[in-house]
Amino acid sequence: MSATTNTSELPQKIVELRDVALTYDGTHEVLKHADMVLREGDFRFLTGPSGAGKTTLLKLIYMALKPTSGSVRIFGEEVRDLATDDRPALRRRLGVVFQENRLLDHLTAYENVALPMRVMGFKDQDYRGDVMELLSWVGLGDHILAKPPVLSGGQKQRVALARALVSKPDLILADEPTGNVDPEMGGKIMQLLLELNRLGTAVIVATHDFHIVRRIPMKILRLKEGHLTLHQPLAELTEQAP
Ligand SMILES: Nc1ncnc2c1ncn2[C@@H]1O[C@H](COP(=O)(O)OP(=O)(O)OP(=O)(O)O)[C@@H](O)[C@H]1O
Repeated sequence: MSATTNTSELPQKIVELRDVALTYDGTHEVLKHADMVLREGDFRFLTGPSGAGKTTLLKLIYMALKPTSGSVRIFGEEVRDLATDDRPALRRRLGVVFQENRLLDHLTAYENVALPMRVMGFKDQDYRGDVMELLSWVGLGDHILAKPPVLSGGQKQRVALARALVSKPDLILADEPTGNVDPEMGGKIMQLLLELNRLGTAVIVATHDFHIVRRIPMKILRLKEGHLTLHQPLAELTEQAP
């Protein structure tokens, strides 16, 4: 090993895609030659036209989909070489908010948010404060005992967001986290994600909401025609504009 190598000074790679292709049903090519690296502490917006493959990309990173070809490394592990039993441990380091938020209808909002902690073997007293704080942050402090069937779409989405954050994951994958909420709540959700990012969590936010992308100076991954490109923050560019 060379003594001059400086790779150890760079933050750890959390996600690395190399020449990734993903085709649905053998014909519908959604990703082609996609490359990206996400390191500890990075924050990226993921944008692109509807149907470009943003959700597909997030599901690939969550290991819910397999690439047709190419290399996907998560926390340094080549996903195709992992035994099925090894995936849950890696997934526990990921917090995900997908559009179809699978909350459990027979559990209260509190119990849904607490579930990942219970599954990991923690006791109520260990996580109670965090669950209450997150629910109140997302505006559901008065709904902790409500069950999903009586919550609106936006409220359910916020419960799902709180559930994704409660275990303090190393990487948050959020698919349109502000899609079903009013602008004020959307701003609060983004503040929460930025605060977690300041504390070291890497974040990818897929969004169509250009009000948010224009206001927050974070780099943008753009997905178009199967290719991923990295762009400078729109917020900074706007400030530099004459
Ligand atoms: N399970 C599936 N089987 C076959 N095709 C699929 C599947 N899931 C998604 N697709 C197709 O793949 C393409 C990419 O879908 P995806 O949901 O990833 O796009 P997106 O960029 O997230 O879209 P949007 O911005 O509208 O949410 C779309 O054409 C979609 O119809």
